[in-house]
Amino acid sequence: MATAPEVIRGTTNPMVTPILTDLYQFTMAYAYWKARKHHERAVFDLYFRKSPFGGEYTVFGGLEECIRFIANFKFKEDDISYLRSVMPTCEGGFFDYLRGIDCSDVEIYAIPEGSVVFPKVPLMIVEGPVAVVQLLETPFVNLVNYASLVTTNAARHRFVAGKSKTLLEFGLRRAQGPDGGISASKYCYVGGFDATSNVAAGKLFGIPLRGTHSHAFVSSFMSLDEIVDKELKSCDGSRVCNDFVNLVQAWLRKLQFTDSLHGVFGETNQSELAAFTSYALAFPKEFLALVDTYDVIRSGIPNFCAVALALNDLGYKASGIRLDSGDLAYLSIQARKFFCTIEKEFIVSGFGRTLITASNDLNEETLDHLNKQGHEVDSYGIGTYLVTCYSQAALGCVFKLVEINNQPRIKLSEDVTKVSIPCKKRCFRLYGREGYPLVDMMTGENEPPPKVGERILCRHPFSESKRAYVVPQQVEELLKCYWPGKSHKLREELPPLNKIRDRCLQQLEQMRPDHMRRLNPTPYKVSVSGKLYDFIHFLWLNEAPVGELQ
Ligand SMILES: Nc1ncnc2c1ncn2[C@@H]1O[C@H](COP(=O)(O)OP(=O)(O)OP(=O)(O)O)[C@@H](O)[C@H]1O
Ligand SMILES: O=P(O)(O)OC[C@H]1O[C@H](OP(=O)(O)OP(=O)(O)O)[C@H](O)[C@@H]1O
Ligand SMILES: O=C(O)c1cccnc1
Ligand SMILES: [Mg+2]
Repeated sequence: MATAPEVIRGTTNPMVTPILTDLYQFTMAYAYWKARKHHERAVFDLYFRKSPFGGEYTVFGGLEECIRFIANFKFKEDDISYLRSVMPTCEGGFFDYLRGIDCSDVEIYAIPEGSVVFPKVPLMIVEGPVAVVQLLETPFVNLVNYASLVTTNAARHRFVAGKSKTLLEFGLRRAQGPDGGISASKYCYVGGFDATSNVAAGKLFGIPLRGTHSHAFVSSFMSLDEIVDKELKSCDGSRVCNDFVNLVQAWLRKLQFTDSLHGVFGETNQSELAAFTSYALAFPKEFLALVDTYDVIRSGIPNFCAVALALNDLGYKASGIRLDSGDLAYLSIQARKFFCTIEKEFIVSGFGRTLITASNDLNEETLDHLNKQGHEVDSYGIGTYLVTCYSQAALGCVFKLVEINNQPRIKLSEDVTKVSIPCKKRCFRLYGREGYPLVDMMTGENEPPPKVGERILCRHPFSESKRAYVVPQQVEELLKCYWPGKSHKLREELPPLNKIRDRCLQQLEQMRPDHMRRLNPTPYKVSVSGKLYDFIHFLWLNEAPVGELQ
């Protein structure tokens, strides 16, 4: 809990201002104002209806940005002038009202960022003057939608890759614009990636940076003669090798005449060798080579090994290779065999474990296929499919009015999944005997909360026959106060990004495995209390006109 009031910084993206919203929020705000309704106290739920990517879970992202947004919510004078120009029929008093608005009278309750969340359960409850909260709809939904979608995508990639693999996010060039790129790097880290290639995201969020080199670097070299400064000090600084190029060439010849490698390769590409040697001279402590520019088996790997063994003579340990095309399962296995042979032949301890990074249009499916085939990849670099959320473009979060002036409101629809759950609610996660979450349950605000060891009826919100008794072994209240407004509640602190990431990984770990599997996962149950069920259906009948048959 926060003890002293602290200054909350603005949003990461300075483009997120009170006018980053849809026009209709302003027209509605005006109509509320005209009707003298703008101060009425409204409660909105922000939730989604279906988990993405054919899965049964979602990871909540974007909360911190929402809080940073409202903490600094204030119209600028030129925004007011612009609004005046696009809403010429509106009375001047409305713009004076807008000028005075901030979010000091808004309250926000939310599930902690990085939590595993489920359809229909509010991720955020936003309460405040109806006109103000209405203006928040679009930016909030915008800030949560992609953040949660891409966090979930990253979590799914982590799930398939397995805990032991290193996951690198390489998506900046393919992301949907600069904001997409920055957000992707931030939230992929939360979802379980280890590092990003995005330097700005590294600086902004403290995410570890990682990278290799590109084909351009390899193909920019023509021959070893280009290397002028051939000197390299040993790792401990005790010796100097005057001609590192010569040492590399000597190792390549040795490899060529090694019986156990006979027939694997002959002459390698010398321009590639020049590129690798130059890279090693620049980064002897973290030499990594992209080995697929010419021919992985006949050139890239032997060239890499010659440079790595020359570095080894000087006490350096090469990092590894990157494969960016071809059959990644096969090539990684061949590379591993080559490394293991070298470890044995030349007694270089640990050489067999040289890291193999794979990239090239990877996604959940390819990772799954690689696992099924067997492979030797240690680390994946993933870009396009990850950051663009190629298999599902949007999460579909919504922001619905559930109460005004203490009066519950409902939104009806022919499609039952689109009927909103009325009332200001409390939400609980009930845990079973094995320690897994069993069900999320919503109750009315003033109902007694579920208690550990006490049997409680959980009902599907819309399907009469779906109900179950639960005796929870643990009860967790999901929504906490992140913005108390004028209430005297304590404000929950905004944790640093690595804590949000820890929460995400810990929560995913805690889920029952059948909810997490990729094929036909078991739906997680989301329910309401008996009392809330009855009230939803009472209100439904009350609001739905009775048809007349003729
Ligand atoms: N063993 C494998 N099993 C399944 N999919 C794989 C395997 N190895 C690679 N892939 C995937 O197959 C696709 C190969 O794509 P493509 O044929 O366009 O690339 P490439 O010809 O190998 O390389 P590039 O065209 O980039 O030089 C990539 O999406 C890659 O992730
Ligand atoms: O494949 P992704 O998952 O998007 O990962 C990032 C890709 O970006 C880089 O090359 P780029 O795609 O720019 O060129 P390439 O297609 O010729 O490899 C890198 O070599 C990867 O292939
Ligand atoms: O560092 C890399 O290897 C990298 C970075 C971005 C895109 N592709 C590869
Ligand atoms: Mg590519």
